[in-house]
Amino acid sequence: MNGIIVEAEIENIVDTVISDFDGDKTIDAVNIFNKPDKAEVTILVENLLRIIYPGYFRDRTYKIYNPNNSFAITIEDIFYHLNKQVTLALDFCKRRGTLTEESRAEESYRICKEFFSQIPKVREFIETDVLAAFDGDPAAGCFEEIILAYPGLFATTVYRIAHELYKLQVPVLPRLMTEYAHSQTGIDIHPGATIDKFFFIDHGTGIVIGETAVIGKNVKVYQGVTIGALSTRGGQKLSGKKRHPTICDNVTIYAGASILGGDTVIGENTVIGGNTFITRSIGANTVVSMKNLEMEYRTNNNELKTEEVVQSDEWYYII
Ligand SMILES: CC(=O)OC[C@H](N)C(=O)O
Repeated sequence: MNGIIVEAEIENIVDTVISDFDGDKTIDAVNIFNKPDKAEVTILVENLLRIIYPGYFRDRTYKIYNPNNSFAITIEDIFYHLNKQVTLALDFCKRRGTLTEESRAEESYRICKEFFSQIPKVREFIETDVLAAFDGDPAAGCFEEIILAYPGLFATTVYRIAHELYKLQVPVLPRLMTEYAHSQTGIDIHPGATIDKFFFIDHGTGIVIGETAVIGKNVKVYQGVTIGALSTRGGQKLSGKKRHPTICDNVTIYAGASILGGDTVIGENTVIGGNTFITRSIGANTVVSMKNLEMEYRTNNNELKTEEVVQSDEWYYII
């Protein structure tokens, strides 16, 4: 044996693997061409960046003497591929059983036209996100640095694009988009979240913002923040219910804070300190830190206590 496959055995090996592809399992799809294509969606996102930030992300078709022609080519290309992917997504997703008599192709075309009509609004929001980053971060030397380099702005931009498709009830594609951004940045913003203008993520990494989160204007979030659900044991029964917090205008959330629960509201102008664990509403104009936050917790003797959280050698967890 020299490490090379024995010809006579390869047939058996292939048969063993392929005979298991019986189509009964959820993970068996076999036909690659009847569902959205993850790689195509990644290309779509990169091309969409070129029209969201014209002149910032060059592609091979861009010609400085005729930029409008370059943009026209890019837009047509995006429309063609988006239309294809939306059609596949409508066809494929079992949860969307409520299409009208309109064919899926017509529905997809309508969705794509509607999506493109929202691009100026998306750009209006993203313009405010860039300003918020510049105002919020003295380390930012110029707007160009933010647009080209900041992972928070990249993830927010992809979220804002995906959110439009989510609102148009396109299955799967919005998640493929935001999960592409997640894979690039470690920032996981669900396309269903509602985020108002002037949103800024500084030092973005390890951030989670859940599907039903609502975030007001001028909110600033640092690394490691979770705006999440309290309990997901209910699984699909909780689908469509508000599971994630509401963050009002002008809130700052420092590194490592976890804010959880669909009824949790953080009032306007409030500051949430680092490494806090918040499962109830906090009023407006409040500063919450590990020094002054009252929490319920169980000791390792299973005793329920409610007291200020201070540094302690005793381990605890919040119920
Ligand atoms: C962000 C978060 O806590 O998500 C938990 C779960 N994926 C849900 O959406 O409920």
